[in-house]
Amino acid sequence: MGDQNARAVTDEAGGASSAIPALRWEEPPEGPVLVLLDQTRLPHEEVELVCTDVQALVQAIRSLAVRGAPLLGLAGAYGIALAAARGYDVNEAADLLAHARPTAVNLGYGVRRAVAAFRDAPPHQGAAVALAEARALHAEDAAASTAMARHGAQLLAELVPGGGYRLLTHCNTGALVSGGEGTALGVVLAAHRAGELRRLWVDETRPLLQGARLTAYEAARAGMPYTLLADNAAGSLFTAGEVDAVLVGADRIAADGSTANKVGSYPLAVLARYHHVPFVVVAPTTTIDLATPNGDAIEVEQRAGSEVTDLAPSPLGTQAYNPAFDVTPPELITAIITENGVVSPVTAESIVTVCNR
Ligand SMILES: CSC[C@H]1O[C@H](OP(=O)(O)O)[C@H](O)[C@@H]1O
Repeated sequence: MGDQNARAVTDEAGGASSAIPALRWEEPPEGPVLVLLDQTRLPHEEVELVCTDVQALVQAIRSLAVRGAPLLGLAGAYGIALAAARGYDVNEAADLLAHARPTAVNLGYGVRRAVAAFRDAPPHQGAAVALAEARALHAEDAAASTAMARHGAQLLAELVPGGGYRLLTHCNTGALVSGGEGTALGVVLAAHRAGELRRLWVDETRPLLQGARLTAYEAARAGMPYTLLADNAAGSLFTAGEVDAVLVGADRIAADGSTANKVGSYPLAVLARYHHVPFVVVAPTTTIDLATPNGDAIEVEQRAGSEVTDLAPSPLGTQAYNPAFDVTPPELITAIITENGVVSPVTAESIVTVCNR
């Protein structure tokens, strides 16, 4: 098993820290490490995992200690830098990392970016160049978050005239999934800062409860007016006219605009369409995969049934169906907000255009 050391996160005074990066590179005397905020321990424990090898990082990815498409891209790139710096086989590291989880295209993209940099580096500079590429991707993702928040502010003003937004979100798409302030939750945060967020409805997001644990954690820290709800309660909010727009993230956007996101996103898109509510995806272009033609071609991660059966006291031997994602067809998506601008309507042509801006 990989070498992971866990340590509590405290500031100098020993209190809970303020801004905690989801992932950071450190170079202690004993050698470089990748430090991850263990998202399986949030919200009640702020614990960091110190990864000294790729096996530890792969274990963290598979357990969702580190998660979320853009952040997985950063983890993949830094993982290659870690392998190179510690003298591990980079090709083996690339294979392990790229296959740690199948749906988020960003993971493989980050790995490939760092591997290409490593291979093209001058002799004996591969590790340094791979790290520089990981850091460049990190900065690009942070900039993308800022740009998506800006584009999102403009789109919300058009979609919900008069402000006072009541927004519903699913899973977790804030700073915990990003090199910056996130994707969909980054747009919500910008609305909150502008005094335009009347209510954030937070789907609990079973079975791993990314909404109840992580989005609530981020919303509380930001002082947002948020309310948690059981996933099954979303329909009654639409019926009551309490939702002005739905904002979600993405793990892979196919060439035709079909979007894989946390399971439960597709039913929200159907509800939104039925109730004439905008359904908006927020994702950097690193989540767009032009090599995947449509939603049927997206590999949806199937996770252990125990994540479902352990949640409720199911009878021993109960089998569970536990897809981590589902796919929303482009015709149910009002708009996709990227760092390059807003895609609407969502078509193969508009997808290519936004990638080439
Ligand atoms: C915008 S990335 C966040 C994205 O990733 C989540 O999946 P997971 O928690 O399994 O990594 C979910 O699909 C979010 O929308």
